Amino acid sequence: MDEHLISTINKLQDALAPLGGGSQSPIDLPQITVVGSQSSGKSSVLENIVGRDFLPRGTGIVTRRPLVLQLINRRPKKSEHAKVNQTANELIDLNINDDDKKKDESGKHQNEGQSEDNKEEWGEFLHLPGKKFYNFDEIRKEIVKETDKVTGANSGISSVPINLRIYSPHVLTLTLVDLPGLTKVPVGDQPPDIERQIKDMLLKYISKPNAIILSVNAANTDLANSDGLKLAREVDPEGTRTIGVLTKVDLMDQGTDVIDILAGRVIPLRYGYIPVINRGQKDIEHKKTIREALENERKFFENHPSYSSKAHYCGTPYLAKKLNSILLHHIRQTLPEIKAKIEATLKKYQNELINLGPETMDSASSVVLSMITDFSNEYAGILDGEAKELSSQELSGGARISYVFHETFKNGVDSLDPFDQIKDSDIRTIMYNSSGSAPSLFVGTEAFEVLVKQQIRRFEEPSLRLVTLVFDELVRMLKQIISQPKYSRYPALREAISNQFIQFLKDATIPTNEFVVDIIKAEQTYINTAHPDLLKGSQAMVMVEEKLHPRQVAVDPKTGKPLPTQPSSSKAPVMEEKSGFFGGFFSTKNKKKLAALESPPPVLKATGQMTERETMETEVIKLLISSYFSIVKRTIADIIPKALMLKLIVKSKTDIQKVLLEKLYGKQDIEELTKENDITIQRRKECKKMVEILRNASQIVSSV
Ligand SMILES: Nc1nc2c(ncn2[C@@H]2O[C@H](COP(=O)(O)OP(=O)(O)OP(=O)(O)O)[C@@H](O)[C@H]2O)c(=O)[nH]1
Repeated sequence: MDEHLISTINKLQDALAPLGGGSQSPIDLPQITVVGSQSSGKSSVLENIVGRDFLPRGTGIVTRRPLVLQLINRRPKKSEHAKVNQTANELIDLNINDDDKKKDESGKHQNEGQSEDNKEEWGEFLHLPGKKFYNFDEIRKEIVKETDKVTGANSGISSVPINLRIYSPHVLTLTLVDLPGLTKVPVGDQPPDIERQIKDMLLKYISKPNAIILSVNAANTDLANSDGLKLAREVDPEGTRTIGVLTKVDLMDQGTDVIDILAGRVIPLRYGYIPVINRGQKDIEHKKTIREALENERKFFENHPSYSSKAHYCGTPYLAKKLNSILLHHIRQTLPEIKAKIEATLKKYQNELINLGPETMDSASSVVLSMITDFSNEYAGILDGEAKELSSQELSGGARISYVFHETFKNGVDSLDPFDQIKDSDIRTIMYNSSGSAPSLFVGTEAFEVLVKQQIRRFEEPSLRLVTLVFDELVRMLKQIISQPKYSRYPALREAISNQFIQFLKDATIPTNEFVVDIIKAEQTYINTAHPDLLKGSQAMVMVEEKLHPRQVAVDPKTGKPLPTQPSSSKAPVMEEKSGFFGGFFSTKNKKKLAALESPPPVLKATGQMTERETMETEVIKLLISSYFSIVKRTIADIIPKALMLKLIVKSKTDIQKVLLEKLYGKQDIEELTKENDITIQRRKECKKMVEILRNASQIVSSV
């Protein structure tokens, strides 16, 4: 059962390996990651655990890609040689039962230099499926080759792992990830930021909550300065998933030991520390076998005064056993979570796949038809305020247009003030001018009309601007619609719809503008002085009179009562002369007597101090202009949006589908239009792969 758990994780590891290893994989599998400074003895520890020499050795950074090392305990079949059988079981015993490890093993184990005949252990690389490596030197060469393949031979590093599986009766089923050693100084043509690069890679692996950190530290250096431990504490400050290994205990100064560290008095870790002894440089040069080394290690701890009492908590076999049990425990704890994660991730990719649409494409014309139909419906929906994803954050579609009409445009129209252009002197000039050569009794009316017409023209600018604003809003809706992922599947078609839509709007804008201009022209052409809301001339005059000569309430000195008001003297002639609406204010207009007939100056203006009558006339005209102007404002604010609805908005809503079909459906280039987006094709491939991998993973975990 236990072995089965680890093998499940191993299978998952392989199944998920195409996802690019530890860091990118969406599923965080429990694994033991090995960190430590350069030359702290990581490779030695791993080789001792495996019981074989198979890791590249050399100077500088040897481990330059993560090595996912899956150790699989494989009991030899009964048919295999009896002697092999015996040896195999012995080493397992050595690993599993500390008590039995003192058995005499001399001459029985012949791992090193093993010939191809001895088929009880072999390695397999995930990148070379089916190929069994019986010769461990070949494994080493393959690791070097595969490392160089990805990183180049120039000592660069890469976080893409190499997956190696070792089947052996001499190992406990266990998965370890060997990571590059922490280094300080770049050598050779290593990038100058190699320290940071390595650190980043290690962090990617060890920061995952399911990573168990195997922190390798040389016992003959100060633990407090251990880079590996420092890094581990960055991601696991409580030390709950870090296990310490102390190497080179044999190299410690006479009289010193690691007892304080083991007792948790230096830097405590929940899983504690395990001291080990690997082969030194000399041992390797003298081709000391691992077997011999393990034997030496055992003897060292058993005979050392500091360790003899706890010798069975020391050394490589104990380390392997402990790692095995930590891993098992961890897997048992995390498996339900992993299962859930796999299912959730699988679902996510399955959904994305559905959204990308099926691979087998419908006929080109049905793709075009359905996209045009969708587009037209969505466009109408947005205009009508039925957009599915109604946002509470901002106005959209029809609501925005409504805002442009009733806020932007209305305010623009309201802000027009005729009197920022009309000066009193201009009114007077126009009054003179509009009387023409023959002074008229009714000049007032004409001056009013001339001025109002001039001012009405000013509505053209904001009205045409409104057309542009609405055009922009409609284009904005277009963008909103076609930015949905489903439109990106056929980029050419999307582009064509977008272009045709914009062209359609541009075409529609021309008659819209004409219509708008005509409306303003109509306003200009006929000034409706009979408009019921327009101030009456008489009312205007009374108001002006009031303004110019506020009534004074006279008091009878005898009675103390207010006297009946008398019409002021200046008002009299106006009232008298007034007959019609504007009744001849100008009948007594001052005419300059020109004694000598000089040519008039090129520019003639009505000059001089205005007479009281002129002032009054000017004020009356201003009042009337103001009154009429506000009528026009109301009309324009009301009618121009209606014109736009008719000519542009509703028209686009009703016509767009027909136009798009005419332009795009059943044309020769329809095949071109419905070419699928490369990104969609690519993404679909990725999603399919993910779904396949995760389905596989899901099947693997479902058996547990
Ligand atoms: N005496 C002694 N030497 C050791 C021990 N562990 C490792 N060494 C030696 O220390 C050196 C470095 O050991 P490695 O196992 O290569 O260290 P590493 O951490 O894998 O090194 P890099 O992969 O380069 O980071 C080698 O020469 C080993 O022989 C030990 O416990 N005792």
